[in-house]
Amino acid sequence: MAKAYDHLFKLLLIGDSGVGKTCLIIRFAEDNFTSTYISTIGIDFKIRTVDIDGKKIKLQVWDTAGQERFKTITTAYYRGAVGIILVYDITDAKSFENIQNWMKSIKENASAGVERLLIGNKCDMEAKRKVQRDEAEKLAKEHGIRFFETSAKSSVNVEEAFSTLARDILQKSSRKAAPSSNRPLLESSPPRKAGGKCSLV
Ligand SMILES: Nc1nc2c(ncn2[C@@H]2O[C@H](COP(=O)(O)OP(=O)(O)OP(=O)(O)O)[C@@H](O)[C@H]2O)c(=O)[nH]1
Repeated sequence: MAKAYDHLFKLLLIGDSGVGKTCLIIRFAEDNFTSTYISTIGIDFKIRTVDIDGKKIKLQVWDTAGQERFKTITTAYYRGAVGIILVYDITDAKSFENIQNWMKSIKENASAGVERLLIGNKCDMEAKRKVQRDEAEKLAKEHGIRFFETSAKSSVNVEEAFSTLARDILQKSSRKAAPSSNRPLLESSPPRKAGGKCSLV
């Protein structure tokens, strides 16, 4: 029987409580949104298979609880992840400041060479914006990672963010599989600019 997918990638979303990690995953996996806030307890995951460059990629997307009290449980899940999405809320400056701590947490707990991506969520709330786009672009550049502003609510850039991460992981793994290529195996992503603009509701 033909395999239902070519690759299985385990992805993880991390970031402060309430930034919209669960909503981003629900938007990506089920194309749905709810404004009712139910804080994640511990950890959960959803699956979606996407087609990237002719390959079927099964994405197992793990949703971690942002609350400090679940930290011991959630950091245990970092290791097997090939991609980690760091999420802040553009209307919450503290959640952006904390990205530095989440970066540190990746360094301490994740596998070396894990692909990272930064998301500024809730970009539908422009009137309440506290984090400027260029600040976040600068941070992403410093870390050599991609950056997207998204809205799980209005479905802006969610698909793009997940598929870009999956594509980067796929390209990295095919470079690994073909060591004869001139590229280094574990090169970190060069600083890159974000995808499309966040539109307003
Ligand atoms: N306006 C707007 N609200 C959003 C968006 N994404 C999430 N929310 C709201 O923000 C609140 C928190 O969303 P969650 O997805 O539960 O946040 P979380 O990061 O998973 O939180 P924890 O599970 O506690 O870590 C909910 O009330 C959502 O409806 C968005 O893109 N725009």
